[in-house]
Amino acid sequence: MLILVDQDGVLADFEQAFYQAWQRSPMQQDFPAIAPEHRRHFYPRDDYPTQYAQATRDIIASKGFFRNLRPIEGAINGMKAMQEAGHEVVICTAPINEYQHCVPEKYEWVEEHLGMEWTRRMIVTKDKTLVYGDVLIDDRPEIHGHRAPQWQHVLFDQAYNRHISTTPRLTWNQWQTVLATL
Ligand SMILES: Cc1cn([C@H]2C[C@H](OP(=O)(O)O)[C@@H](CO)O2)c(=O)[nH]c1=O
Ligand SMILES: [Mg+2]
Repeated sequence: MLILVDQDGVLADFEQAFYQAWQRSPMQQDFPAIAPEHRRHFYPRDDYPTQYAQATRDIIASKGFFRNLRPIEGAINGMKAMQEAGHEVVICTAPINEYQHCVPEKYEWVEEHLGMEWTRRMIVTKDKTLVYGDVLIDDRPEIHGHRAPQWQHVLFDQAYNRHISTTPRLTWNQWQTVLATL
């Protein structure tokens, strides 16, 4: 299979980094950071009070945010294992609108954690529906774009998407079982 794998929320731990950045920020005094297991919406700005919408964007767009994300447990081994099992594995990731730090840092992250050869297997796009693949493993519950996608969406398990039951759900310790059911 040609497997597209999302970066943030699947390979890189966006949630933990956002939580820690908020705790270090002045906002923490007025509104304490929401622990990752208590998040309920994909975008933090939808879980935090509306007056903090810009503050959430500023954290995510800040220099070093994407560069310093920790790998999600099992992700690096999972990527290599999927490849060793004979699948074509491609990273398919969206940049934020404030792309200046995000885009190069996503490449640097992949180079550091997976190795330089994986940077040649990265597709950075705002529209994942235009990318060909059999499967897209992605933590975002709804993925829209200009076309009906070729791939089947497999939802990567996160606290904020746990109320969704319509798509197959994957964690890194049972990717083989999930892909075998497709
Ligand atoms: C703003 C925001 C972006 N992102 C990630 C998703 C996209 O990366 P990816 O496609 O690798 O999951 C990228 C642009 O939206 O930033 C979040 O995961 N949560 C957010 O709240
Ligand atoms: Mg994601």
